[in-house]
Amino acid sequence: MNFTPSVLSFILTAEAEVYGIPTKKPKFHQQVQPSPSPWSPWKVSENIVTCENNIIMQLFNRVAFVTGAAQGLGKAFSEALLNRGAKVCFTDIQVSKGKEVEKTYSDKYGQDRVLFLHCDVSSSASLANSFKDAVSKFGHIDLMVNNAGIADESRLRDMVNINLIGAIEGSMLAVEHMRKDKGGKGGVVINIASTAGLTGVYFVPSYCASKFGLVGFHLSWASNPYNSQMGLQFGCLCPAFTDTDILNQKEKQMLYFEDGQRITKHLGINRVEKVVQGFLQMVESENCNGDIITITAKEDIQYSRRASSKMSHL
Ligand SMILES: NC(=O)C1=CN([C@@H]2O[C@H](COP(=O)(O)OP(=O)(O)OC[C@H]3O[C@@H](n4cnc5c(N)ncnc54)[C@H](O)[C@@H]3O)[C@@H](O)[C@H]2O)C=CC1
Ligand SMILES: CC/C=C\C[C@H](O)[C@H](O)/C=C/C=C/C=C\C=C\C(=O)C/C=C\CCC(=O)O
Repeated sequence: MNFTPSVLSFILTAEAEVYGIPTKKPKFHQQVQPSPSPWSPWKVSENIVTCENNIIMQLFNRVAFVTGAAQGLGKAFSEALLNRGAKVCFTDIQVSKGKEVEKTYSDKYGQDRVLFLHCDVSSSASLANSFKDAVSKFGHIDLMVNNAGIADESRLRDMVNINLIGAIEGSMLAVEHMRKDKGGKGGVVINIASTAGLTGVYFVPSYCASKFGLVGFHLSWASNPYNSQMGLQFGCLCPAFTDTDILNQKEKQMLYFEDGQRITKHLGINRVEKVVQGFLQMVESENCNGDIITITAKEDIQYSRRASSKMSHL
């Protein structure tokens, strides 16, 4: 099947509107003033306030837990956080790769700021143990990034387990740990979904299902009227095709392989740096609760939706 650019654009826009997702929203503006939320109280020691703006201050000494981060987007998110002074526990099933990255990041940012742990997000025990180990090293977690994911239509159960259940369980561990009404310090949960979680993609339907599920989970938590008293915020990042290993698809991993290749080429491929920029806008935003940020090669970084509860008045 061949879509012209304008037909494809029409389909995607029409679908987005059916789902109530605004398709034209203002682009982000870089935040310039420090805000007390979500990272208050400020704990910025004077000797580190040497940055040109508030960005480093906001993430300085915040502790992040990132899944699927031995390579690709997770590795890049981890480095961006370290670069802004955060402490990062990054995790993956690829242990030797993870250990190598840990060495590089420890040399660059300091051993006390970096930790790599084996974590298979498809195992509840593995997730819970690594989260516990990260808390043991750093004291607490402020930012949970559920990033681990696969795109393989020949591994349906694994895909749902990793992309959806792994992210849900990761979020719930973070919620229980962070919620202020249970003695936590509050925090932010970012789920890495995809534009394939907002629009149907016929050559990766089950991947789409896992990401639609994740967007639904995000929207549900984001609309929780008790979030502010729990000190919780939920953001969701939805990149389109991005230049990482996940795009090196084998024929059996995708339906309509040739269509998939052609459409991917037609829509264009994001640079990892662009997705990291969207990620940072989200985690450094004054309030990211309910935000969905899409990042596409042609339309750059955009807000897609801010969730609101349609039930809070009931
Ligand atoms: N690159 C892209 O085109 C896009 C990627 N995404 C999402 O971004 C996230 C990161 O993917 P990329 O960096 O692009 O791909 P990638 O394949 O480079 O990285 C995925 C990482 O997840 C890890 N992983 C796989 N199964 C795991 C498990 N059971 N437990 C823990 N870690 C596991 C892999 O070892 C790998 O390090 C995924 O959730 C993906 O669905 C979303 C939209 C576009
Ligand atoms: C090759 C598939 C393998 C992996 C899937 C990826 O990891 C990724 O998560 C999948 C993304 C799917 C994206 C689907 C649709 C993307 C839509 C857009 O990028 C819309 C942007 C512009 C359209 C405008 C135009 O056509 O001119």
